[in-house]
Amino acid sequence: MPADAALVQAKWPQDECSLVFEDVCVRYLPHLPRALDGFSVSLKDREKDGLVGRTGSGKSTVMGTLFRLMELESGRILFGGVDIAGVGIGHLRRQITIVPQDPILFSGELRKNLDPLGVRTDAEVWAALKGCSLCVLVESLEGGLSAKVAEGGINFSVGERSVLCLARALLRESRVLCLDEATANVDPTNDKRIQEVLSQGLQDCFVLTIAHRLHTVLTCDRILVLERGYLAQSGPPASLLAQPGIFKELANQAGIYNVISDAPLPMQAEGEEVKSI
Ligand SMILES: Nc1ncnc2c1ncn2[C@@H]1O[C@H](COP(=O)(O)OP(=O)(O)OP(=O)(O)O)[C@@H](O)[C@H]1O
Repeated sequence: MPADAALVQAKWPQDECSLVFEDVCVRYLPHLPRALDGFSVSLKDREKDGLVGRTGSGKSTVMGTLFRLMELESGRILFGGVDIAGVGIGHLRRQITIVPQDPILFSGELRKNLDPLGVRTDAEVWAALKGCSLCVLVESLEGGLSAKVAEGGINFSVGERSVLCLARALLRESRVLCLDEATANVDPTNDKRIQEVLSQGLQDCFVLTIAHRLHTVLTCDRILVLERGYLAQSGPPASLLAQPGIFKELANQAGIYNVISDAPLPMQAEGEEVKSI
């Protein structure tokens, strides 16, 4: 088992690294069927992937295993060549940021939410906010960066909380960002901010997006389609759309028939109902 000190010394994870799920099996309780059943995939450095699949197919469990929220029944996850089962939880989680569907901010100052360890300069914090198109919002708050965040962050909308968590990810320089896309309540302005950060602001990390609306992952490098806990399909969005399979079915249900790379992505318009998959 690698000692964390040795990993720090080896500068794990290195600049160029891969993320490999090797035949991962997970069972929440002994009498339940496996939530992941031989899930295998190898991601290249900084790959941006969309995780799609029907409800219960195992998408959230994949993210949970990466964060070591549950034990594997069998299999391995190798990050930068190291089995994450042997990495200290704190050390591992410093490399990974998860933005859940309903992200929570903690009460206190906004700045502390963005930079909990207080290791960044104000200029760096503002740069991250700029990267997320949040400067105007934060400037408009009483106290600016020192603005008060209420318990759970309820004085910010779900969309604003998601984008603030993305700004936190930029400041942490996480190597892996897992985003569980909110299915509802994200207004068009914040939806656009999220899509812009995902496509432009996170060049240096792996991004795994659980997509509940397919249009948000049409620009990903690769789509990973889960079915009953295993990888049923994987490939660039356009090629998956061009072949029969689960992704094409889900896309057609969502009214998507092809990927036109030079056309703007269909964004959610004010008041428009979003087709969820
Ligand atoms: N805490 C839990 N205890 C028991 N079973 C669970 C638990 N969480 C998930 N499961 C089961 O594991 C399987 C995979 O669930 P998971 O939440 O990973 O799927 P998902 O693709 O993320 O679904 P959704 O799109 O509905 O969020 C499902 O059969 C689900 O019922």
